[in-house]
Amino acid sequence: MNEVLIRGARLYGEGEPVDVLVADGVIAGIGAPGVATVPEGAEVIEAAGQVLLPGFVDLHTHLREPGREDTETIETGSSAAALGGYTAVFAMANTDPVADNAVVVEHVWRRGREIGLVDVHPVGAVTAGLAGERLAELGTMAKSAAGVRMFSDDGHCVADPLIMRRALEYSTALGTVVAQHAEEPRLTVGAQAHEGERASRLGYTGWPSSAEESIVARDCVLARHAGARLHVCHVSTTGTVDVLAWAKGLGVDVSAEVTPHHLLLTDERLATYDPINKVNPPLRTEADAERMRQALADGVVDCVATDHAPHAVQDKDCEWAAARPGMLGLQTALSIVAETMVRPGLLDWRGVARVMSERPAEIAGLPDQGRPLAEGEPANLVLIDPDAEWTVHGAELASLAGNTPYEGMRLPAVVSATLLRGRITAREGKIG
Ligand SMILES: NC(=O)N[C@@H](CC(=O)O)C(=O)O
Ligand SMILES: [Zn+2]
Ligand SMILES: [Zn+2]
Repeated sequence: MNEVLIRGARLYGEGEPVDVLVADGVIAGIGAPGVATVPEGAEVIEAAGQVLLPGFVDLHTHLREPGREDTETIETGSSAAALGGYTAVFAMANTDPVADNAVVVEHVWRRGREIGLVDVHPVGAVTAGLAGERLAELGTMAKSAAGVRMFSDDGHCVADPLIMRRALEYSTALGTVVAQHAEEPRLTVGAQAHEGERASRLGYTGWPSSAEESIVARDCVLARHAGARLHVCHVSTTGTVDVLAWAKGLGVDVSAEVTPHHLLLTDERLATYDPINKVNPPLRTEADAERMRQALADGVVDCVATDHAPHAVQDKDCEWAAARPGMLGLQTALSIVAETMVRPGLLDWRGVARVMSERPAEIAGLPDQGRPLAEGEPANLVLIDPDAEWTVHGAELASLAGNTPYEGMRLPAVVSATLLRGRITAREGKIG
C-alpha cells in the first residue's frame, strides 16, 4: 500500500500544525502531531512550518506536443507542472497538428496518463485548424476518451461573432466551456507592444487595450443571450476588469484568468528591446498590473493561469518583431503569486488555494481537484515552504525551453512536495 505521512503541516496555512496521513490515493486521516503511529513502509515528509494546499490546476498550458517537441513535450511539461505544485493542467490546442479532433486529444490525454506526473487535460480547438472559419467537432472531442471539457483557439481569437455564438451554444449543451483569447484581430494588425507612451517612444506598433476589451464585452453579450458559459483567457487591462464586473453584475456566466506575468511585469521592461518580454497579450502599464492584482483579490478575476509558453532559443533570441510571443510559467507561478499577492497581504494561503486550485477546478468541472483538505478526499496536494526563497535560472527549469522573464530573480515560496492521488510526483525540487 502506498502511504505517506505529512508531519506538522498547517492546512491552508491556518491553525495548529497537524499530521496528515495519505493512503490509497485519499486523505486517510488528519490529527494532532505525533499522535498517529507511522505506518510501516510509509514515506514521511517533515513539514514543520509548511503550508498544505490542494494541488494547483492550470487552465492554460502550452505543451507543444505534437509538433514542437524541441521546445516542450508532454513529459517535460508534466515535470515542470509537478515541480510547480500542479496536479492538473489543460494543454492548449495550438499544436501541430492542431488538437481539433478526437485522435489528437486522445493522444495528449493518453500520453499524460502514461507519464502520470499530472493530469493532462487536452483543450479542444473551437474551429477546424484554428482557422476561425468553421467549428471543429466539439461533440466528438467531448465524448472521446479524453473527455474534453474546455475548447479554445488560444493563440487566435474566435473573431467571427456567429462562430463564437454557435461555439457557446454547442459547448453549453455539452456541459463544457469556451475559453476565448480575446484579441480583435483588426485592431492588432502588426501590433508589437502595449499601445501607449512607451511603445511610441521605442517605435513599436501599438496593441490597444480596446482590442481585448471589445471582444470580452462582445462575448459577454453573446454568452448572456445564449445562456452560455464563457471563460476569458489571460486578461490584462483595467477596462477588461470593468467589463467583467459589469457582466458578472448582470448574472452572465463568465469567468476569467490572469497570468502571473500580468500580475508582476509591465511594459517598462520594453526599454531593453529583449524579446524575452514579448507576450500575447502584451505587458501593460503599472496601473493595469495593479488592477489585475486587485481584481484577483476581489474575485472579479477568478483565477491564475500560467499561459506557460515554451519557445526555442532561435524564436526568442532574435530581433523583437521576429520573436514569438510567450514565456514559461509553470515552475514560477506560485512564487510570483506569493510575491505579488501574499507578501502585500492581498491574499492569504486560503486565497491562494481559491485562485490556483479551487476556482480553476470548478471552471473546468474537475470533480477530483481543488477539493477540501478533509478525510476521504482525493490526495491531490501541494506542500509549500512559505519562508524559503529561490533564484530562478531558466537552464535549471524542467522545461526544454528556457524562456523565463524571471531569470536571476530571487523569489519567495518553494514547492517542497506535490502529490497526485497520494503518490509523490515532486519532492525537494526533484521528480518523484
Ligand atoms: N501567450 C503567448 O504569447 N503565446 C502563446 C499563445 C497565446 O497564449 O496566445 C503561445 O502559444 O506561444
Ligand atoms: Zn492566448
Ligand atoms: Zn496561451
